[in-house]
Amino acid sequence: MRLRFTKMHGLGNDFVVLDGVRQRIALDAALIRRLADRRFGIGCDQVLLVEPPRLPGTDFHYRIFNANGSEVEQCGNGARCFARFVRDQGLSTQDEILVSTAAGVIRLYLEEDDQVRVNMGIPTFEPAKIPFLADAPALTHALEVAGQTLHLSALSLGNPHAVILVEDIDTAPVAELGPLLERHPRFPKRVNVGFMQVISLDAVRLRVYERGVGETLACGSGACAAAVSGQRLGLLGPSVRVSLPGGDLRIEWQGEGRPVWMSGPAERVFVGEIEIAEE
Ligand SMILES: N[C@@H](CCC[C@H](N)C(=O)O)C(=O)O
Repeated sequence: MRLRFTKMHGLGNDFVVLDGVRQRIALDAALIRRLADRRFGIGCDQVLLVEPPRLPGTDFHYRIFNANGSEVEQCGNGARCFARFVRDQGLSTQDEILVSTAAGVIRLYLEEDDQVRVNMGIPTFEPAKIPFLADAPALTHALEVAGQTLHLSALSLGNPHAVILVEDIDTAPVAELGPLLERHPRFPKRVNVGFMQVISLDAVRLRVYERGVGETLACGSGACAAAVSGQRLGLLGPSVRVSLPGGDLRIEWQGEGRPVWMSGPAERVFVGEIEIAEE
């Protein structure tokens, strides 16, 4: 099978984007792992598949796969790359694109300054919807990990997130605690883990250990989760600059019951074609 692909990134969170509108693609977990492999494949954090619309009124359907082959509900940086991809490929001429995902319908806006603005939906702290094993929603939950008690916010942006406050993200134990929290039994579908350092009411620094990938240079839904949990803790205002290792995102949230907005860049790196050999 020959597959045309585009390599893209949002702040260094990188993607293999596949046009499933104009080519027939039979994706399975093993093929995704091969495409994502940085030595034996193309290399990426996530594979994004653009498909024809499934719901009336939407323009496309969008599927997201982590590098380990698992399909997931949401990807903020991927959503911005998706918008740029469908415009660059001539699949759409619109500035506003409505896309169905496994997490629901999201709205993407291509802005004049090359930024893409995404309505990321309404966040929830309801344990069953994350999913997170707890009796009731709470601002923070205590969790036993590696012999220590950690206090974290647990929430869903369509996908599950835990956010931990740290004094300095440069020395935060991302590599040690990230994998332990990702697979903690209280997160039955695993979790993305954000380590957030609050700088001021409108600025944070963030590193994210992503479910199914490991630490990435940026995580859009993780940036939304961090800004929302910081605001709920009374540490942040409604508009926050989230500085990730790969660059900055602007996250806006007007509070309970309102959607989160994310703005940031989306870049094309190269296009190519890969011949998939039988294994
Ligand atoms: N990089 C993404 C998130 C991708 C999915 C995540 N790893 C998960 O398993 O939920 C983003 O920019 O949001």
